[in-house]
Amino acid sequence: MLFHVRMDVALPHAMPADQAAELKRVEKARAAELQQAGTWRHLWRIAGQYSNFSVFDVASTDELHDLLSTLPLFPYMRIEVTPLVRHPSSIRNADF
Ligand SMILES: O=C(O)CC1=CCC(=O)O1
Repeated sequence: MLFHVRMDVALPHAMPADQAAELKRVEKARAAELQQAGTWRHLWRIAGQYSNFSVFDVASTDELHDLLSTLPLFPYMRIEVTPLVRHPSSIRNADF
């Protein structure tokens, strides 16, 4: 199942810089793992915002929820999830 996910990150202004840097480091490492596994299919920065558009390929909404809610930055993100199905007019294969 494919899901479009928007993540808006808002770190507290009072968070010490070294704590923020460590959170971003572990988030990046987890994102790399999930991309290498093919689960996090797309990861795009939304221009001009501390936000991303992502596409996840998971077996269920429960799996997506578990994955998103264990991301290191989860406590500091607003997340919007949209389930996707193939468009009948799409000329791309499902691996795109
Ligand atoms: O920077 C973001 O948009 C949040 C994030 C997702 C994966 C990552 O490394 O950072």
